[in-house]
Amino acid sequence: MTRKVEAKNVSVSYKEFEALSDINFSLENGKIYGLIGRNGAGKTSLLSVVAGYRNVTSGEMQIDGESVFENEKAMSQITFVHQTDYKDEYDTINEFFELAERYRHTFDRKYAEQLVELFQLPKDKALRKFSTGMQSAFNVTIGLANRTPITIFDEAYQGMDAPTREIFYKEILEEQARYPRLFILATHLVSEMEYLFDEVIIIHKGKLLVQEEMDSFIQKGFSLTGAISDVDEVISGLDALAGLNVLSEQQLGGTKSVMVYGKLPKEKEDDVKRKGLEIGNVSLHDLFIQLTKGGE
Ligand SMILES: Nc1ncnc2c1ncn2[C@@H]1O[C@H](COP(=O)(O)OP(=O)(O)OP(=O)(O)O)[C@@H](O)[C@H]1O
Repeated sequence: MTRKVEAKNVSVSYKEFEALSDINFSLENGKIYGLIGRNGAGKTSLLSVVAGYRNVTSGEMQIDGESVFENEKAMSQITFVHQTDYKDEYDTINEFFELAERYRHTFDRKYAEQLVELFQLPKDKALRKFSTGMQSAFNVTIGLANRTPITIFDEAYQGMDAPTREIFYKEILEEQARYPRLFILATHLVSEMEYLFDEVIIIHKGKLLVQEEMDSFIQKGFSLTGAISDVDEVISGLDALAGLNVLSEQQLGGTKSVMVYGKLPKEKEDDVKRKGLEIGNVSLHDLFIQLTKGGE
């Protein structure tokens, strides 16, 4: 199943306020995309447009070349899992599954029942009586068992405890192996979920900051640790070299550690070795924090 989600100069405004500004990306089937951004960055606005829940203010959001909004065919390809208010929901899981079977031809009831067992959800309780974590596990169950070609989880882990989140993550990976599709996972649990991502998308203040393969993105940064004067000597002038950017500095006693965005230039490698400085990796979590600190 080939599916392509394309954003072409997408902007979204709420009255005067521009929540998304000129977003462009292309997402492919068979990949898991991690969507990260600070509070209010525009993640939910973006996902609502991808899922056809909301129209763009300008630009185009397309699935396989067709506009998504008010397009039944395109929307039938998508499951958008987000926090749901079940406070007036008297139906039980089984009643919900019957509806899902009727309206989603891809819904796999057998798999849904397996997930109910894995998440240890009660089958005979009305959904309004579920705890927050149980409601999230139920949403995830529907999201996974719908098996639509495009599956979006917008902070779907709300209230889930750590073992339940582990089951959720494991199932995403297993489903991707069994029925490859396009997953988008919006999350604030960056460290916990980064191993799931094939590509990372970072939005900041309504703008697309990064869309890149996880592996290459992580290699975009490095850390240097050693004696203060040695580290200072190496990093002096780094800014001027190939656009390298020192993201953060930490000092403890006589030791200094810096996090740098960019690749260490060849001409500095010998210097680093000679001084015995330690070169380390930076995590997505670190890069995300540093790249979205304040400013533009
Ligand atoms: N219905 C709305 N009316 C007005 N402004 C809105 C509306 N929905 C969202 N916004 C604004 O748009 C911006 C982006 O919100 P959005 O919910 O997309 O961010 P988010 O990245 O999902 O945030 P969070 O991580 O906190 O959930 C915010 O400034 C928010 O206040």
